Amino acid sequence: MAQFSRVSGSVGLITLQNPPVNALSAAVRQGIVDTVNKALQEPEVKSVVICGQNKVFCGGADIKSFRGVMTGPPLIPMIHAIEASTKPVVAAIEGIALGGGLELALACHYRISHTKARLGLPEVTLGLLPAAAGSQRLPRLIGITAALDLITTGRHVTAAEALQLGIVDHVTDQNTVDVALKFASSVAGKPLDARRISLYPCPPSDDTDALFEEAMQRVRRSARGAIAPVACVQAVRAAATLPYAQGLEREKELMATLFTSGQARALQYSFFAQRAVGRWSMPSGAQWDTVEPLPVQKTAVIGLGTMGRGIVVALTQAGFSVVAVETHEKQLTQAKQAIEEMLIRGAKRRGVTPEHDTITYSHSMEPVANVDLVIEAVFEDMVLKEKVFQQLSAVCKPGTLLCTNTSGLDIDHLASKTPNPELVVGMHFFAPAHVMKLLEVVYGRQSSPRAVATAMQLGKKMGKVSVAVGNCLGFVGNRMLKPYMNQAFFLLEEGASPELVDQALEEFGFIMGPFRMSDLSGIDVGWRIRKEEGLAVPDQRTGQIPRMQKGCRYSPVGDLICEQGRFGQKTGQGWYRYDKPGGRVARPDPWMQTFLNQYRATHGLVPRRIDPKEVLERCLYALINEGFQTLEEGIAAAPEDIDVIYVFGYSWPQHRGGPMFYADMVGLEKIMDRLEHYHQAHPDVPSLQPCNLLRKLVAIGSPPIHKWSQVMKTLRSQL
Ligand SMILES: CCCCCCCC/C=C\C/C=C/C(=O)SCCNC(=O)CCNC(=O)[C@H](O)C(C)(C)COP(=O)(O)OP(=O)(O)OC[C@H]1O[C@@H](n2cnc3c(N)ncnc32)[C@H](O)[C@@H]1OP(=O)(O)O
Repeated sequence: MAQFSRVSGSVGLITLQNPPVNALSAAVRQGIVDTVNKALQEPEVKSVVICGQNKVFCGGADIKSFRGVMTGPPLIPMIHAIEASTKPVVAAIEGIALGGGLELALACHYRISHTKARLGLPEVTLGLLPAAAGSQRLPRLIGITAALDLITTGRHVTAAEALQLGIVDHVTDQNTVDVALKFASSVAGKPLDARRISLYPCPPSDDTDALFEEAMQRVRRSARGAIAPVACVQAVRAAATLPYAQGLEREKELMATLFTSGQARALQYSFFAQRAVGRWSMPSGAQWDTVEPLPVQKTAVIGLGTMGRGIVVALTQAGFSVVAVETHEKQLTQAKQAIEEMLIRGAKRRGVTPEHDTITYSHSMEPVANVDLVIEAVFEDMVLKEKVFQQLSAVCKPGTLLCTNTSGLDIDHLASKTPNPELVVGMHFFAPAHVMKLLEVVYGRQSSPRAVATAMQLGKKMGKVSVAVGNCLGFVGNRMLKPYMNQAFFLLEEGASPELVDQALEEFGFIMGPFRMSDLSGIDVGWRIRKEEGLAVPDQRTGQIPRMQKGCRYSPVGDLICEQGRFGQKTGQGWYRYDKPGGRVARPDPWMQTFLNQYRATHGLVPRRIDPKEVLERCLYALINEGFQTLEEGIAAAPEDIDVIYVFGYSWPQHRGGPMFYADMVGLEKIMDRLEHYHQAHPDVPSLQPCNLLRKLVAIGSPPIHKWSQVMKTLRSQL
């Protein structure tokens, strides 16, 4: 809806009303059309101000409506009518002007913004482009380079930057609507042609072709296969090279392709999935809106290795005081220096002063005594963690929440070592912890809903996308990674090279394939875990690591690489070779080829040509199958949880939604058929056997993803 009122006799005030962000739903668009007509028709009205209810201008088109039948007046003619108005129209921007909201403001003759407002054209993040003439008006207003930056990244700018770029005419820290009303009154009757952006020529650049060529290359490099950023460049190019009307046609054409693409569907699904994970629930029925988090001000981090340091930085940047504990004196000094540097770099990037004095460094546990929440981030060793939890239980004040940053160890076991297991939860950060957006909050059998609510709220305050998951080996993310990595190893045995496997998955959209990723994070990490699990251990009789373990196929290739001291980037050699230890550029290594040939010969494996399609199907479908298994067991509460974990923690391309969304797009029947096909070829690999939930969903006709939860409930209740 939009409400019309007359202020001071001659200014028409139009207020958009659609909480929480005044999105341009059919009713709001109809309201704007009606109220603008009214303002134009009423002779007493000499000028107009458009603002939004509750100090929020407008969050853009109503994303929810994109998937249904579009009703109501279309956005573009409405926006053109505003610019064509013979009475001056002023946008009073408070809160946000995003997407269609900013496009609406760009059609107004003047824009006045509150200092705290944020503006942007984030359509690209939803797989779209600013198709209400934003791609044509913005370059005419602020120039090609600045417009390309905003439109291809979708980044939000502050009011100060908007003023500097020329997007807004004036910034105020007073009541923006009052300022706009006064201003509108002062410009009544003034000529408007110079204020109509569509009439502006696009500011020329020295070499337009070279500029767009360079922009296109940059965008293609970072897009990982996403089509919207490319279309955004094409639309801005149309603004730079075509008359306005023709540019608009091009914008419309490009939008039509994007609008119906699977990528737009995936990105919009991902937008809502990020918000859905905040509405967490536990098997007990406890959920986000019924549980009050515990107050947290003082925190502590135990163990200042890479993860601990990142967590200290993230907590400090979120405004918490931190006691940073490291028992080794030398490590403590190094950690302190590294943390200070990270804080300085971060503050510089954000244009703020670094916070140092909220951190207390200590090599003993004593200062932890009065904190509200502790995050343990010591080495991934259960015995060591048990010891730390016992010490914490002895020293902390009653009610302190004890969190562990383990990436997969048993939370229940750890909790059992403390007198208050209800106060123990997992907070699984991803490296580097101050950068990566994902946080898995892991509840154990006895974790209290308040403990979970507190960890979820802390994650939110740290700017993380937090997902509550159940306790099992590897939780959700690492558990699903295991069958994916296993397939990658098996493919090497069967004839693939690390390069072939990586290339297939990188072309799919992952930032790195499994082998490059494993070189980066350290091949020895998995090796250590496999040794603890009793897998990477030579048979006493043969001296070799068995290729069958507990009746299942096992590949020791990763273990054998580690036995050669090849741990990845840090040793300069892993699945690839690097110019030096710590080098970043992966080059194929002839040594690996020879090693794999010998390995295959030793085990009588006849190499075959592996098709990239097989790489994708085996790695991705095995991972997806494990995802269905976690849903079936209730470890993940909903497919959105898994998808958010994979997009934000494992570089799954966001324009493909996440593994479970991707499964829905590919078709569950196809996934099941291909898994069965591969399982027949590899009966000793149980993770290729379609799980019950997948079978059940296919049996009832493969309902779309938003209907899976009902089937999951039924299946869980039968377990
Ligand atoms: C064949 C061709 C046909 C073409 C026809 C189409 C023509 C279209 C023409 C023009 C293109 C214009 C496109 C757009 O405008 S796309 C939308 C652009 N806007 C955005 O991307 C903004 C998205 N929102 C946000 O980034 C944030 O929500 C925020 C910054 C506005 C507020 O953040 P925060 O305070 O953290 O709150 P939440 O994110 O939690 O949001 C609260 C609540 O509001 C819902 N919501 C937010 N924005 C929208 C929206 N634009 N539409 C619908 N709903 C929105 C959000 O989902 C939350 O609700 P919840 O999910 O129920 O929790």
